[in-house]
Amino acid sequence: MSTKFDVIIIGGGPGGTPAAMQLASQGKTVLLVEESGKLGGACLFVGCIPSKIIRHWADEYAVKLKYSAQEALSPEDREAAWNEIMRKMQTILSQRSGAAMQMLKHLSNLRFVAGHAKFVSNNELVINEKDTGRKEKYTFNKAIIATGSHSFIPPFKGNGVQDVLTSEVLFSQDKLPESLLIIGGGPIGIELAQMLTKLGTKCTIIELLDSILYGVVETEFVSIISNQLSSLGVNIYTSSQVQEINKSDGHFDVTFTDANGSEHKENFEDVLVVTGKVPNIESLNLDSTDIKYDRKGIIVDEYLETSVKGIYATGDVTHGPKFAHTATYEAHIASANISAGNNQKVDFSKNTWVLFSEPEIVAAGFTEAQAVQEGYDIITGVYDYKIDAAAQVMNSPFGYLKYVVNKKNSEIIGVHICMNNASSLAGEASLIIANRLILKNVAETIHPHPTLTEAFGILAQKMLSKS
Ligand SMILES: Cc1cc2nc3c(=O)[nH]c(=O)nc-3n(C[C@H](O)[C@H](O)[C@H](O)COP(=O)(O)OP(=O)(O)OC[C@H]3O[C@@H](n4cnc5c(N)ncnc54)[C@H](O)[C@@H]3O)c2cc1C
Ligand SMILES: NC(=O)c1ccc[n+]([C@@H]2O[C@H](COP(=O)([O-])OP(=O)(O)OC[C@H]3O[C@@H](n4cnc5c(N)ncnc54)[C@H](O)[C@@H]3O)[C@@H](O)[C@H]2O)c1
Repeated sequence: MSTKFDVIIIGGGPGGTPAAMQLASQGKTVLLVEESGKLGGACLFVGCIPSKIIRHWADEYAVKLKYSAQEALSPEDREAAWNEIMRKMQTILSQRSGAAMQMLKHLSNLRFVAGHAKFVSNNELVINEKDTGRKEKYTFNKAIIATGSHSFIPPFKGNGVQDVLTSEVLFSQDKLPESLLIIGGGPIGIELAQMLTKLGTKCTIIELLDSILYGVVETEFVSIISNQLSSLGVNIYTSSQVQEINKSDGHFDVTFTDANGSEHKENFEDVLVVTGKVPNIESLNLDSTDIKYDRKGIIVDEYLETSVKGIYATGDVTHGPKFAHTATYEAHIASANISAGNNQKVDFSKNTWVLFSEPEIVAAGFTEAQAVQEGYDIITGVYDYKIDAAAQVMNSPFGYLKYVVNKKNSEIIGVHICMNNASSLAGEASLIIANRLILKNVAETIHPHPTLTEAFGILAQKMLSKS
């Protein structure tokens, strides 16, 4: 069997698999190597999908078991709910991963190897095969590194640090703890705090900065999420710092200082550390190549090419945004550049994402703060869903749509939504940003009545008439 390929792709997640399929269907000989032996990456097994499955069922159980902040689930109900969710999750994960593997099999010039890849030079790597332990050297003309990232655990003091949970292991726990300290108030911490609280775990969040979700969503939406968390009974400590994590009698004793500098000692059944991610580069042996990297990841140019011509990097392993959909967007750009020469550039200012909180938040393009920081002269406008026909019909008249607009040419450079089911509106937000629409374009678009999308046109009209 040949060990020479047009393209070798390392990593079978959203940043690797779509590239392998695209390049193979264009006739390139492709080797896709994935150390777990399964397709899907962190997104499928320990990220997007498991968290959203739990979220969905946590909402169902909250309704079914009439859970409220005052009335906790019994330990038996909690265990039964968790076991059932885990079973449903395993079915979905294996179906999705299996379906992706089936799709690969239809591409005759694509070979999949389950194993760990490690560079030995700028055009060779060695794969340590998962099942046989066999080591084989492969050569390539081009390569894509899509090895993702893993949880970063800050250097806390104490004998309990080695036993803390991370997102890599949370979704394979046998049971949910009664109490959980979540260190880190970023997207992972906030999404998990809401869903696990609904399943009866008493959650506390400690965030180093003076706000949860700092800098990632509109500041006025943060207080909506904070209030919602508090109403569920989640304690949030911002501007707070964990000093020590110790373990005794099966519990974690955690010492931390709050925003006033007061010291707290509290105990929790478990501690989850979600303080950010670091790139998976240590075991790639990049020093055998001329690929430049730093602690934030592999350095790539706007074509996603590394410092070695012909080697590209996509997804969480780079400095770019860490989302499954951006990893896939990058996979397509890197593939196109490999096929046709560097002619496609990444543009992360077009990114859209959804925070699956309650209420949900959609963030497309620049936040108001980012736009100012980028030097834009902006105007902003807000639509209040209180007066919205569809929202009233659905008995959910709460939420906001906000535009950040470049004053110079009325281009909408940011679309932000905070409301239940905001994710269903993310598509229009993405199209506005990706196509660089101006207020007039959106104002002149006929939005059907009564739908939540009408707000897009109404807000554009309102801002146009003001200006
Ligand atoms: C709890 C949680 C929730 C999230 N929710 C969302 C969400 O709702 N929406 C969203 O867009 N994003 C979400 N994310 C982020 C998303 O999971 C990542 O951005 C995405 O998985 C990155 O894709 P990737 O292909 O770059 O890396 P990964 O998905 O991590 O895939 C990398 C793959 O490379 C393999 N690998 C690593 N090193 C080697 C090697 N040397 N040899 C062979 N194989 C190797 C790994 O086994 C892995 O399968 C979430 C993340 C977490 C942790
Ligand atoms: N819905 C989604 O699309 C979604 C959901 C979850 C995660 N993600 C992606 O996964 C990535 C990782 O998420 P994350 O939440 O782990 O990382 P993050 O870097 O976005 O947030 C980490 C948080 O931890 C805080 N922190 C850092 N050190 C700390 C310390 N010592 N004590 C207390 N707090 C500390 C940071 O200030 C920050 O608020 C995100 O960048 C996001 O792109 C996306």
